[in-house]
This record gives sequence, C-alpha cells and structure tokens, in this order.
Amino acid sequence: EPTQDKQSLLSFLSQIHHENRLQWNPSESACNWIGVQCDPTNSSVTSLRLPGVGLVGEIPPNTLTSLTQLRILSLRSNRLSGAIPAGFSNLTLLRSLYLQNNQFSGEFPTALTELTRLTRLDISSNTLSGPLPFSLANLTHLTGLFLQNNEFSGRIPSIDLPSLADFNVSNNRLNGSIPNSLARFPSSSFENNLDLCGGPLPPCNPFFPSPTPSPLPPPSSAPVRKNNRKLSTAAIVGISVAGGVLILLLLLCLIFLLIRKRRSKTRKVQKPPGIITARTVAEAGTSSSKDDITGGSVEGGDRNKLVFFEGGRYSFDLEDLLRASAEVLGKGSVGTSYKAVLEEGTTVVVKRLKDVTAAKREFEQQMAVVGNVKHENVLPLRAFYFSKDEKLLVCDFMPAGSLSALLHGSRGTGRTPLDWDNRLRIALSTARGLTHLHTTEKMVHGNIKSSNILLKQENLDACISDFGLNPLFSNTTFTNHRIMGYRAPEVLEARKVTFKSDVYGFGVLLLELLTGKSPNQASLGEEEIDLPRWVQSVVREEWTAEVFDVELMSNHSVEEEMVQLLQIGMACVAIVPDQRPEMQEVLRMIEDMNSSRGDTDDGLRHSSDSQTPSKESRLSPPGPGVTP
Ligand SMILES: Nc1ncnc2c1ncn2[C@@H]1O[C@H](COP(=O)(O)OP(=O)(O)OP(=O)(O)O)[C@@H](O)[C@H]1O
Repeated sequence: EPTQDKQSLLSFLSQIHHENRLQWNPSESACNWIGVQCDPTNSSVTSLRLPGVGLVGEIPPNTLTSLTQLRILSLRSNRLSGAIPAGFSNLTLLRSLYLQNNQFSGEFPTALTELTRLTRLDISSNTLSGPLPFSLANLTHLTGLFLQNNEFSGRIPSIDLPSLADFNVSNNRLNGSIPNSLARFPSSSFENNLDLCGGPLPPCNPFFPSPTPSPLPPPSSAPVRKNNRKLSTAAIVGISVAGGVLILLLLLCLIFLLIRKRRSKTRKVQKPPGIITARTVAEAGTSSSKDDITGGSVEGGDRNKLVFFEGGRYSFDLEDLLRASAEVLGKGSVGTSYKAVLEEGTTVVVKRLKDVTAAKREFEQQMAVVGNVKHENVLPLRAFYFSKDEKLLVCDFMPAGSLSALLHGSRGTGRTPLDWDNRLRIALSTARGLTHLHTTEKMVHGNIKSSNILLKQENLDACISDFGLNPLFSNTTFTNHRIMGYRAPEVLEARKVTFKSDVYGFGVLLLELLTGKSPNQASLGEEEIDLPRWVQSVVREEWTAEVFDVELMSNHSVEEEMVQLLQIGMACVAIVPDQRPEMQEVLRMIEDMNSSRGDTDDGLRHSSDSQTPSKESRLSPPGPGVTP
C-alpha cells in the first residue's frame, strides 16, 4: 500500500471541486482506485490518469506534486485553471504529461523544462501566454510537444530536439522566423500565428519585414445594414463641393510634379565621390547585377539599389540580399546586425539602422566619406542602401568575432584564455586603425567599444568597425546606457563626440583588455563607479594583485608591460579632454613599448600613421590619482 501517495491523492480530491465520478474508497488500496496504477511492489503510484472526470479549479498545493514516482500524469479535458504548479518540477521521473483541454493560464511553466525524462508533453488548448522558454531545449527525450491553441507570443526559440517527431504551435500569437531545427515540420504545425515565416511557411525577409499584423480582428464580414433613407440635399451639395476640391488638388499636384521633373532634368547630376552604383560595378565585371539595374548617380533616382564602393569584392544585388538567410548577430545602439548568407555562398553582415535622422543627401555624403576609408585595421564598408523606410550598411563578416565576445564570452571552464601577446597585439592594431581615422581621414570614430573591435581570423589583428556613423543620428542616440561605460564625461554633457572622446573610449578599451572587466558591468565593487575610476581607486602597489585579469597573472615576466599599458590607458581617460594625449601619441607609446621587448614579431611593426607627433609632445603617462 503506497501510504504517503494515498494521502496525497485523498488530499488532492478533498480540496478540489469534482463531479464525484472517481469514488475512491479510502479503505481500499489506492492501487485499485480508478485511474491509479502502482509499481509492482505497490509501494508508490507510478501512473495517474484522470481524463475528463470533471475536476474544476486550481490544483491544490502539495498534493499531486508529492507523487514523486509518477511516470505518467494525465489531467486532460477537465476544467482545471490557474497556473501549472511550479512544484511539478518534483516529478522528475515523469515520461508523459497530458494537461491539454483545460483552462490553465499564466506563462509557460518553466518547471516543466526541468523534467528532462519527458517524452510527451501536451499543454495544448489552454490559455497559456508569454514567450516559449529556450529551456525547452533541455527536454532532449521529447518525441511529442503540443503547444497549440494557447496565447503564446514572441519568437520560437531555436531548440534542437533530435527525437522530436510531433510538434505543434499552431493557433498562438507567435512571430519571427521558424528556427532551422524545426523547419522539418509541416506548415500545419505553425499555422494561425501572428507573423511566422521561414521553414515550411513563406520565407522571411529580415531587412524588410512585413508589418506586424494588427492584433485587432479583421473587419467584420457581417453584411452591412442597408440604409434605405435617401440622402438629404445638404449632403449632396457637401459631397459635390468636396469632390470638386479634390479634383482641383489633384490637378495642382500634377502641375507641381511636371515642373519639378523638368527642373531636375536640367540640373547637373552630382555623384558623391568614391561611390559607384551597382551598374558601374556590373560594367566593371565585378557584379552579377542584372541588366535592369539603372546606372547614373545615387541622387538621380537610383532608388532601391544597393550602392557599392570601389574596390569591393562582392557581386550581388539587393534581390540577392533579400533572398539570403539571415541570423541576428546582435542589437546595438543604432540598429540590429544580421549575418546574411547569400544563395551563392557569400557571407556578409548587414546592419539595419534605426532612427536615422539624416536626410538622403546627408546620408549619402557621409557614406561616401566612410566608404572611402581604407586601412588594414579598419573594417571597410562595402555597400549601403537608403530608402525612406530602410537604411542598410553592408560589410564583411568577421568569423573570429569581437573583442567583447573574446574577453567576456565564456568565462570559466572550456574557455581559451586570451594571452598577453594577443591582448597587446589587439591594443596595438586598434590604436593603428584609430590613429589612421584621426590623422589621415580626419574622422572621429564616435563609438569605440569592444563589440566594435572585430578580429581577423589569421592573426587576431583587430579591425575597427562602426565608425563615422554619428552624423546620421540625433545627439541622444549615442548616449544610451549600453555604451555609457566608454563615454567621455564631456560627451554626456555636450552630446558631441570629438577626437579626444575617442581617445577616452580607447583608454577604457585598454583598461578592459587589462582587467578583463566589462566597462558596462555593475560589479566593480562600489555602485556608480566606472572602470577608470575603479582602477584609479586601487592603490598603485596593489595593481598587480587587484586590477589585472586573473588570466594574465600566470606570466610574471609581462607584469612590467602590463603596468606600462595601464598607465597609457589611464592617461587616455583623464577627465579633462586637453590632458588626454592625441591618438598618434598613444600609438607611438604602445609601439615603443612593444619594440623595447626586442620582439621580431611581424605583426607589430611601426605604422606609418604614428610618425607625426613631435618629440616634445611625447607624454609621460600619469599614474593613477594624477588625473583630475
Ligand atoms: N562584421 C561583423 N562580423 C562579425 N560580427 C559582427 C560584425 N559586425 C558586428 N558584429 C557583432 O554583432 C553584434 C551586434 O553588432 P552591432 O554593431 O549591431 O551592435 P553593437 O556593436 O553591440 O553596438 P553598436 O550598434 O553601438 O555598434 C556585436 O556583438 C558585434 O560584435
């Protein structure tokens, strides 16, 4: 006799409203009750099947959740309501759980995703809402997952469950692309959602998504009640006058358009320097663009075309890009970046800008400037697209990822630490790229941070990305919290980026490389303290022990170099902009430091951009506490 389980069952039945169809007799063994099955020794309940027995209301706490030996639980087709109890996570041996056709509500019960032995999970036809959790991926033994007829919303998480044979999320409020791992299921598994695409449904268009359908029901198809009353004379007069005015307005518009067209024909067409159109690329034999791609200038009506820059190696057009499969790399301060794999195999990154305030001409002019920048440590912009609703930038995909991912990606076990030589190499190559922008291009980067430092796969040299975009946005865009840690104090007040604010951002980047701490993280000991002030707050004698990344601590021979680089970083983050060095001075200090190692390392040569500053402008970096 399973005494404890019997108690739990009796307690369940006594606390829940039901239609008395079960007739469980307390004087009999629970193993003989309707719906109950026990293990061979009758010591515990292993299966409870109570489908359609008229249970009404919430599952009473500490009743069914105490049946820890359950393999099968079926409560389907009752009128159970409220949340699915979190205590279900106790039922760790459950193989099959059937809760469909009830009135359960609330978010997806994450407790269920702890039941890793589940093979069948059916919670369909309830009123569950909110997102589907990614932790569904824990249920690796699932062969059937039934979530249809609920109110789940958001995207379908990319869960890859190899044994899954039946899957259904139809009739919910889901949107976004169907993950590749679930694309093998038929369209009926996904039908009647808000805005799902990809997989068995029509392909997604990541850059020009269809507008989210209105959650309102479609206009009623009920026949409109006929109004047999005749229109009054006043109404007839009103309608005639309005009609007349409308026709007049249309005529005026037509005349205006004709005049404009004539003028624009006579105006000399200007082309921003360095920009070539898709047609020009096609003519140069580097594009597969079709014949219908119009040539001429960007300004001259070459709408809806990708504009490539000279020297690019790509040969695709907008239609190819729209057909590409795309994966979100991340959401930044100015938009979302996608990794797009074109049908012919080329992989590029497309950045979809949001809240651009620049007008078309300004945008194109700035793109012409940005697209002309060529340096081995600057990620080239390959193409752009501008329309009223959509602004896209295209650049190379860097498979080695960003410095941010490398430093903060997966700490702990399984991580390959970033050694000192590589950190110094990244510091040096970033300094070279930024110095080139400042001295040769006379361009402020405006958004220096570790996710904008991308690494070359061959040698982990760095490339700076996302430069020169500030003029496209209003001043507030770049002051959001995600980039706060790199923002110079004066930028937060004046909302204007300068060469010196780039130097500040670079200084924070050096501190990040040395400490392994993210400038945005709140765990710097005290609240409201940023990375520079935190480093400054540690007394110099303690730097080695407290400030440097533990991953660097194994190699004592480089301590002196680490302290030197830290001093350079601290000079860059001086509060007063004038006290910060120029970028080319910073570069030379790092190069000097590096050459005094006696290394013959090929990647660490002197750069041409660092030769400019005079001897007297060389700076001896102040130690912590010297900066005001
Ligand atoms: N060309 C690229 N190759 C590989 N990864 C990239 C590339 N461009 C961006 N990423 C990565 O994609 C993610 C999103 O980048 P994105 O530039 O949109 O945002 P961000 O760098 O976080 O912020 P911001 O918009 O302020 O630059 C980041 O992790 C970034 O490192």
